[in-house]
Amino acid sequence: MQDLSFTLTSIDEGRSLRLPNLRAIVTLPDRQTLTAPLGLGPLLLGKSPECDLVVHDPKVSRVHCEVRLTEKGVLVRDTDSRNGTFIRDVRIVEAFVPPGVPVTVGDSTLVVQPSGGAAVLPLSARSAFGSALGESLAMRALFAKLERIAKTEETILLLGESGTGKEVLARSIHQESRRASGPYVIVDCGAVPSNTIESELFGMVVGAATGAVNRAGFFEAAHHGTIFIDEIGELPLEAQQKLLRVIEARTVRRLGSTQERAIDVRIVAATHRNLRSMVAEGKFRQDLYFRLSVLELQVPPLRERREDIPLLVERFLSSRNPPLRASDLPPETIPMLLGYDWPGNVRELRNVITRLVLFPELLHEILGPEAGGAPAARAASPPVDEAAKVNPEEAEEKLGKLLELSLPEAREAVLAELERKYATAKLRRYDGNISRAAEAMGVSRQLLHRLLDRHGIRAKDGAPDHAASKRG
Ligand SMILES: Nc1ncnc2c1ncn2[C@@H]1O[C@H](COP(=O)(O)OP(=O)(O)OP(=O)(O)O)[C@@H](O)[C@H]1O
Repeated sequence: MQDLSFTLTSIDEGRSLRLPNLRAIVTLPDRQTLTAPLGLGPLLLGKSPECDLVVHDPKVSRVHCEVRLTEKGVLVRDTDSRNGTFIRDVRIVEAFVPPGVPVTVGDSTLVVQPSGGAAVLPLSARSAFGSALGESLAMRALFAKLERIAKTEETILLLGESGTGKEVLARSIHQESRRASGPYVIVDCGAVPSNTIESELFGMVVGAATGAVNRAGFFEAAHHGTIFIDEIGELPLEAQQKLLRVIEARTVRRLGSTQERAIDVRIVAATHRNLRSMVAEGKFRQDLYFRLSVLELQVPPLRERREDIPLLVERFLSSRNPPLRASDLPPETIPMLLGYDWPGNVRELRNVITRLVLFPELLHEILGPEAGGAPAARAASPPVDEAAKVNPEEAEEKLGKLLELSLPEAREAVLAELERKYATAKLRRYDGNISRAAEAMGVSRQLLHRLLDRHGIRAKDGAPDHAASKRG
């Protein structure tokens, strides 16, 4: 019999979710302790300020491990830490950890303890909210919240990794709201240059006397409807201040004008960034964050809700022309999709399905161990005989300067080089068009922009980036 105080359980004939009260407690080398509640989302432990448990221990990696409550118990997963995660001297990749059993990270110890009682959360009876699909407990808990708040006028903040479906959810919130027949306007702060974002959002008046330019911004365009502010973490500080004023006063003033115009707009914002740590670093205004985070919803990454994969695959296949079924793909497809880690989330899944429909023979190339995504495959080391076949001299020659680096440094250097070459080649293939290249890469435009910045790559001069902002 499973210990209910340590699992996520669906009760009430699937209409509710029982969430036990659990605390993750870390004891640092100097005996100080850190505590964080373990809820529906995972807790990250590491040295980085982005972690939920920020552990100042030199032997702990920036993001060392992840603790997550599942239907089977509390799962601790090492996130490729340098010094490993151990339970009783056994190094683990991931393990279900019973209550009170210590997990060693560096010179610190983590335990998860029940603190009595449980919360009961409603679960949606549906496996879709608008056009967003999901039948996992995590998504049905999210849908249940959205069903309640979509009809209100509240501002909503959607958090989650790139490709998890924040935009689909924002659009669905609009469709399920009383504003459905009004406009739905999308502003992508990551794609609009920072020097024009304010005039794009609030409008502008230049040469008011001659009436040379007098243009409404996205807020006015969304009057009686919904504005979706995507990648809000990219909004410059000054624009953040003006946005806060708009949210509170419900009026906008076009740049260069003194006239206040009343607006009736529902705001949904989203970001893949950790706004809390951006606030701590002074990169995001605390007052704006507090105003937005009243209804803060976390969209879980696909790897935490693999149960949704078959449903999503059926949706992507059935919307093709002609419609297809999962049975039209090689039989090992679904098991392989379930084993993959999905760093690009649902967007990557959709792109992989498109490629598999065209080239089913590439299944193993796309999702196999070389793809680096399947945890099961990654954990399995090559048979000793095979490893021994490598000619050591040849290997040394190929490695060259990399051999002078530590393994983590060498790994990072190789990956950076791969990223650079891959992004350059993809951009070339799509004539420098960021939107199309990002789509083909299975990443967002913003991610591709950041990648290009990081490697100092320039998209081909003159090639338009069509999707800087859009009105939908
Ligand atoms: N729950 C879902 N059901 C159906 N399709 C989904 C779902 N989630 C994501 N998708 C599909 O995956 C793709 C990426 O989703 P979306 O653009 O909403 O992600 P995002 O979180 O907004 O990404 P980014 O942060 O990069 O903007 C879209 O094609 C979308 O239709």
